[in-house]
Amino acid sequence: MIKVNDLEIPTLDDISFSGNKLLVRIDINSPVDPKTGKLIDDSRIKAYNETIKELVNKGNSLVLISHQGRPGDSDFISLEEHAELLSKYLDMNVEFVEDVMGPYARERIKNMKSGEVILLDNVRFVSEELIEAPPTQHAKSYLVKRLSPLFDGYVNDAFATAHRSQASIVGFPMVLKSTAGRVMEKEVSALAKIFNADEFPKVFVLGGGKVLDSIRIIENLVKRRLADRILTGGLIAELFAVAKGLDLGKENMQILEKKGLISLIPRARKILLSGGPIEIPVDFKVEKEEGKVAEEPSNKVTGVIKDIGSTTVGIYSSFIKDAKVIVMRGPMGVIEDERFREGSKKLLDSALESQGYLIIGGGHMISMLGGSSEINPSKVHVSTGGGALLLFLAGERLPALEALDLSYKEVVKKK
Ligand SMILES: Nc1ncnc2c1ncn2[C@@H]1O[C@H](COP(=O)(O)OP(=O)(O)OP(=O)(O)O)[C@@H](O)[C@H]1O
Ligand SMILES: O=C(O)[C@H](O)COP(=O)(O)O
Repeated sequence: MIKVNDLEIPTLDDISFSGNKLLVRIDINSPVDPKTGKLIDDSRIKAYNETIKELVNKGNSLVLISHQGRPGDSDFISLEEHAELLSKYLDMNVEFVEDVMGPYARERIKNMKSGEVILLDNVRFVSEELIEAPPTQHAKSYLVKRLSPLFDGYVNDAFATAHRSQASIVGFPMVLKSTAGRVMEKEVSALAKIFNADEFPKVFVLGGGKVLDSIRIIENLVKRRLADRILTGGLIAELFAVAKGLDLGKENMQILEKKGLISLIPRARKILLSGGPIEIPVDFKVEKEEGKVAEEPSNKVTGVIKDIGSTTVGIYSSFIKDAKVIVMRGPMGVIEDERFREGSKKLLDSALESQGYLIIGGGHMISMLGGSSEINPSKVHVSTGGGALLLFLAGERLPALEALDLSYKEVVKKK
């Protein structure tokens, strides 16, 4: 059993599935090249080998289910390429089923033979999946009602989606015998051990584009006084810069507005006023007319912000080098463009060189590790999680873990 605070979560050692048909929730949501629509990192796809092989070796047949991106975004794509990569890394056939809960998927699941593995299409193609609701409500969703009668059990290995109260995460545990998979088990146990409250300074390097999530994370970190410094990059840095009163120019303000981030300025301001240890870049790397790249001080920005500037890299690196624990999630800039990778790359190098323990998460930052074999596992934890990782470290209760705990009490023990 995994014990987190008052929760008790069964693992594959507590509920042994063999010869069963299982629904396995994984998170293979990966960064996508917006130009080609192809995946640019496969670390999350490789992560589930142990869980899948263990379950297949016990004669189970597996239906893998995952999301990819969010509707409206360029990474909201089908899982066909993911299935090819799963087949390659598992060295077994993972059949892609271009359906989630329709008659074709249900018929294929009914006819599965022992040891077979299939991957359903992007679960967020089903609109219900996008609703954040309690487990009891999701247990009544069409997704759960249509799929659950076809299975003997449910395994949740999607640590990276553990912070979402969505149907494929919290609905199935209410009606099926459920456990955590090996990835979930390892992440939760390792992180609970690594993140020692007595070790400081703790430096968080937070960038990327999921600003609403990051604000929530930062509020938690500040409230619980868990971070000695929070070094901001990406769109989060822009939001805090504006909240501090810096004029980032018309174009950057339009970008923030288009992304619906202006309404978050008061929350960012409140964090700053409450004494949150937020560091804001002193300079940015920007793109100007005709694709010209320049560095500009934060109080004199004229171009479109695409990365942190070199003075900021120097300052942030010195904080990182002195840290005992470094947590990194989300890139400092638009790393899909080679010209704007430098900020993230240099901070990552400083973290790897530092004496501190590095916890790194989020698809984009992990892709910067490039599958490096030189990573010392006693000094670095590469998490499959992004937002889930940060919220777990910030002490928030994760719906996926709560649902597995509840399932054990209500579905397993009462039977
Ligand atoms: N200044 C910026 N302006 C616009 N986009 C930015 C900027 N800086 C970073 N980004 C974008 O942020 C995206 C990555 O952010 P995201 O929050 O998804 O991080 P992540 O590490 O992939 O986390 P997760 O795996 O949890 O989704 C990249 O596509 C990158 O181009
Ligand atoms: O990348 C992540 O953080 C997870 O896959 C969850 O994705 P989401 O933020 O779109 O819910």
